[in-house]
Amino acid sequence: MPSLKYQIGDKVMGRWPGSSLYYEVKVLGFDGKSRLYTVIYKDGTELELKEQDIMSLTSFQVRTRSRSRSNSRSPGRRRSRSRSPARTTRRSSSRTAAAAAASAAAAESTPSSRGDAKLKQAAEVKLSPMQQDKATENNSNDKHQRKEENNTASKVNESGANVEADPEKNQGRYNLRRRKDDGDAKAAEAKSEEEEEVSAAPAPAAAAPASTPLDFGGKMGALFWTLFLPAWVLFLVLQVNQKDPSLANFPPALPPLEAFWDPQALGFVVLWIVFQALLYVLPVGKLSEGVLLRSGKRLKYRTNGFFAMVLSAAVAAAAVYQGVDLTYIHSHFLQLTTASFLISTLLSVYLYVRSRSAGPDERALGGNSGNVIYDFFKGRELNPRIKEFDLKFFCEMRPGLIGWCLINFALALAEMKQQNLDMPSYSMILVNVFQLLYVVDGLWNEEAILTTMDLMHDGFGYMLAFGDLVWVPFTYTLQANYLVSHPNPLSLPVLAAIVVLKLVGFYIFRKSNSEKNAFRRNPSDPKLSHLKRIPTATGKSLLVSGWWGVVRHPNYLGDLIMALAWSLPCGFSHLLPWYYMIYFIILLVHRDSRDMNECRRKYGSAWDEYCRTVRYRIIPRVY
Ligand SMILES: NC(=O)C1=CN([C@@H]2O[C@H](COP(=O)(O)OP(=O)(O)OC[C@H]3O[C@@H](n4cnc5c(N)ncnc54)[C@H](OP(=O)(O)O)[C@@H]3O)[C@@H](O)[C@H]2O)C=CC1
Ligand SMILES: CC(C)=CCC[C@@H](C)[C@H]1CC=C2C3=C(CC[C@@]21C)[C@@]1(C)CC[C@H](O)C(C)(C)[C@@H]1CC3
Repeated sequence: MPSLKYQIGDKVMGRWPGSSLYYEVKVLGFDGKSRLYTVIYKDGTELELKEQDIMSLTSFQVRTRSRSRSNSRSPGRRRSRSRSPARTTRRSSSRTAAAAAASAAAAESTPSSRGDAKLKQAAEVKLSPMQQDKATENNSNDKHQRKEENNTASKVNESGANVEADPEKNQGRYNLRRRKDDGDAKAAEAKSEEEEEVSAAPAPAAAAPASTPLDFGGKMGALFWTLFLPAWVLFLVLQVNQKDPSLANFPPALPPLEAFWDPQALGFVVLWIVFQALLYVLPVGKLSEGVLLRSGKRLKYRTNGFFAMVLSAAVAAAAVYQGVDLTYIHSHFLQLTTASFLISTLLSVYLYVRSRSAGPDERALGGNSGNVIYDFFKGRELNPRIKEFDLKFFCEMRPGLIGWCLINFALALAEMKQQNLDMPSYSMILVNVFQLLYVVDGLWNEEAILTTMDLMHDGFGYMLAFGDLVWVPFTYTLQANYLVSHPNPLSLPVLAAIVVLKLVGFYIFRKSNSEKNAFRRNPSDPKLSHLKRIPTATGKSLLVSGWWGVVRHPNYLGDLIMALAWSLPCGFSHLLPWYYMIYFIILLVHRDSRDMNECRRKYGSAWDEYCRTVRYRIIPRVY
């Protein structure tokens, strides 16, 4: 394992790409494969720098002092430098990091009191990535697109990686190379000369910095959620069959212990997961590439979810045709929930144990705190795999998600049985069809999951294992479960209004997700050329018009409108069927703030600029 010159947390001077100017940065990590340090500037902009572009504070001071002595001996040289047009331009733009760096370097090289003041000023200057001329031409009225001269710019984009859209060729000009976690597939194809030169040395421990600050209320929060979430699921499951379900029934009257446990139910859950696993490994469907990982690798995923869904539906239909009574799922709901909980807990323990031997660059940045409970909850290993079998992807997209539809279908049969109906009620049909559409859409666009937060950033631990295998199938089915014993007849106009609401929500959800996916996969797609972008120092851009110019999370807005349409068919007699809506608001608001922090970390001042322009997070003019 190579020894590192700079350690995580070290304050050092980092050369600002494209210049000979140095700026104080903090070391965040090191990628052993590419041998690049991830550093953070004072405004939060992160870049990856080569070792030779970094200097320790002491050697920098020694160098700049000796330079300043030689500069003071040769004033002519200083004058000629300041006459350089590029330099003048850089200095004239006090809002750019290059300017800050220029001032910092100037201040450092003249250790006078005036110089000290300048240095301080430089450190306070907000960094803002430069933007290129062509984009300004294209969008002359776009206030985000400022002109900046930098002749060295194209040279410093020496990674050779395709810069996003054509009009943005130079937008990542501050990069020595693109950030490794860049989701742009094109960028990966174009391997930089620099990357090809580097040896494939194993990543040293420094590649996975310890997670700070902690999310979800920290260590105590993680313990709380680990215990509370299953208790809450049991509460919901026990409430839904009550004649008059209410929050006031907490704690609920518990059934005898035996009622929670049925080995047969466990057998069915295991069978279902194995069946889904078999469908997943079948060599049917596309092998899709995930985003570029810190290790420099890209994983491949078998995205045959839609096929798995169709086959599962066929098997369920055949089973019903053969006389299998699927209402078993309703009558054994509690036992099935407990069995799934047991499996998710065992899986989480396995995931935690194996994460201890995961390499540093295989760990999620967010679940690597060193605290057992926190890391167990949040997930330590980013992409745990058994050979090619990706556990996180499989659990997120298959048994729980397809299971959700199977359970809904079984609940519709249970409603018919319990209420002596020839066909399910309109409310039940709406809930079933709406949620089926949601799941089928997710599976049809399965590749898109590869650029979501869970797949890109979150480790696989208890939170997701429990979420995927227990939370989704047993609480997302609550509306259908509620309708089994709480009929809510709908008039045709109300039914039509709910359908319209669902379609509006679905349209916003699908269009906005597709726009972002298309942009991340191929930013130079001509279909997206009308969209305005803010370049960032990572080389990626942020959409600032289209759906992503309306609010910062238009996909959440669509999702929330759909959630409303799922609860409305259940009426207003009880709060229970509205639980999903309430939970979802909390989940998405929290997710939005997690994402805001992550994007702020990644994109620094470009993100601030995006937030200044797109002021609302999820609901236009409200939030
Ligand atoms: N039903 C359910 O239980 C749940 C459903 N969901 C749904 O899943 C979907 C995915 O959600 P989630 O993963 O949370 O988040 P997003 O799909 O919204 O992904 C967020 C990422 O998008 C990128 N991004 C943000 N702003 C911009 C912009 N202006 N231009 C370009 N890229 C941008 C950033 O990543 P980068 O820049 O690195 O590409 C950011 O980290 C959503 O539709 C959500 O509603 C989510 C959670 C639960
Ligand atoms: C309280 C708790 C344990 C929360 C865990 C959260 C998970 C249940 C959700 C996190 C992100 C999810 C996504 C979907 C399901 C719920 C979880 C796992 C999703 C697969 C549903 C279908 C969508 O079309 C989707 C693919 C966009 C979506 C992705 C995120």
